Amino acid sequence: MSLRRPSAPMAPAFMVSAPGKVIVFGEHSVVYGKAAIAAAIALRSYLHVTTLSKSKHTVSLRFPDIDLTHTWDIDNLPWAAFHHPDKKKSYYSLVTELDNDLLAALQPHIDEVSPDRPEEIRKVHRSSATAFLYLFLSLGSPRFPGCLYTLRSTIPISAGLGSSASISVCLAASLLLQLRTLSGPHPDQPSEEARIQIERINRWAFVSEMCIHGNPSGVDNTVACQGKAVVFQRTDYSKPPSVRPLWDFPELPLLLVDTKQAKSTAHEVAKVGKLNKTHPKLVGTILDAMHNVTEAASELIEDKSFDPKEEESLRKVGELMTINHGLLNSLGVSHPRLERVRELVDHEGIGWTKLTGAGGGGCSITLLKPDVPKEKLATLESRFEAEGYQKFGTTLGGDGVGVLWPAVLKNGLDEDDEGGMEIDVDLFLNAKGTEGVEQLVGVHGDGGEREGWKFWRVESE
Ligand SMILES: Nc1ncnc2c1ncn2[C@@H]1O[C@H](COP(=O)(O)OP(=O)(O)OP(=O)(O)O)[C@@H](O)[C@H]1O
Ligand SMILES: C[C@@](O)(CCO)CC(=O)[O-]
Repeated sequence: MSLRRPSAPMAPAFMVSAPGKVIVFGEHSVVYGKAAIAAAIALRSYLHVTTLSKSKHTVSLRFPDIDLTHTWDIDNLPWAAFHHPDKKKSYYSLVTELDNDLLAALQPHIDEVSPDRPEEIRKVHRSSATAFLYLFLSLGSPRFPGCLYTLRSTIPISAGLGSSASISVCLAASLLLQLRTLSGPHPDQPSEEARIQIERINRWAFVSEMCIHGNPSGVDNTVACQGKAVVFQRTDYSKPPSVRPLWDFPELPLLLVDTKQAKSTAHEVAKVGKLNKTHPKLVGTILDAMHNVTEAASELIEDKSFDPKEEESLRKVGELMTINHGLLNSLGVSHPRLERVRELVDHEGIGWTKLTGAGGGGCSITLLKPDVPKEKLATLESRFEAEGYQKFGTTLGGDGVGVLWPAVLKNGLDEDDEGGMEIDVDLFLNAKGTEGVEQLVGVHGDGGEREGWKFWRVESE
């Protein structure tokens, strides 16, 4: 091991971003090795990283969405436990289980986070802090420079839209970039090289997901890493999953509705686990049926004759969504607020609805029939509003993890003449709401991509 301290000048502030996702088919069954179809959405997390001067050897998290601020002294962290020869991991290791000894070594440093807050808030803080520290100690070293990690997300938390996976990808990507273990992203990067970088980030994002929700399948972090839409399956947890991109994922007319009933993915996944233990044969049959639904859907969507503007094509996919929702409901992961969305949509007769993500609240997706009368949609939307639902307009199949290095953007302002506007922590923290974040640093400007943000592109077949 080299004892030389890095003599490079202080790294500039930079940003990373990753999208949320919707699961179109196969949530929960995907945890049991069945196939799922998931797509990236336009809502995203943004992580800003500032390197501190050499005199400050601390690492700080500022996660205002969950009201978390905490600073650790880097020298006091349990490096010996993480760097023990039996435990030490490399940036390219495939870690498929959390190590209980390492979690125990982290515990005192997690316990010091937000000691005076109510237990339900501490739980959320502990999840995010554990995810960060587990990655920081696995990948970093006591010589790591002092840093400030500031995170803001436009994805509603615990709504089934992959907020945890999105922040996991941001954390993994930022640490791997700081360690200079990733090449690119750059525009002429060969597709295979880009794929390796994404795979590297995804492995560590999965570790962070394990810290946040216990027994993840890895579908959420995979979509957050590579964007677009994929058919995902993980039959053997000791190996990387099979991920098949759906290059021509159709522009499905989807309505995304948040029940505003927060849920915990860990809780819903554990609930299904318990049901499976009690009724293994029955639950096994339901999980197999879910797999068949996903397979049937991917065949339909990939068929050349599929036309997302035509009622017959949509009806077939819609029926599969209805079946998938029924199966999820039979596993006990729906919620009266989700059933109410279905009831309202069915009453107007304008589409097919299923829950998306872990259920137990969270979001639903409705595939709309073509040419739905405007009045019907308006009636539905006003009902949603009256009953406290939130409707999202979003596009599916956007970009995966992106990098803005350094944190400088062209915003159509005077600064553009001098190379662009430097995004510092205060600007980022002061952006108003999710719209302000999008306006200030969003990967998309008014139309298309914004200059500055770069993506690893694993392009078409
Ligand atoms: N913006 C954020 N800032 C800090 N932590 C976050 C943020 N978004 C998510 N998290 C972390 O992720 C947890 C939510 O993860 P959870 O898996 O329950 O929901 P989700 O990822 O939104 O839904 P799903 O997994 O069903 O798609 C939070 O408790 C918190 O620890
Ligand atoms: C419920 C689940 O299938 C999807 C959560 O978005 C859990 C997972 O795949 O990790």
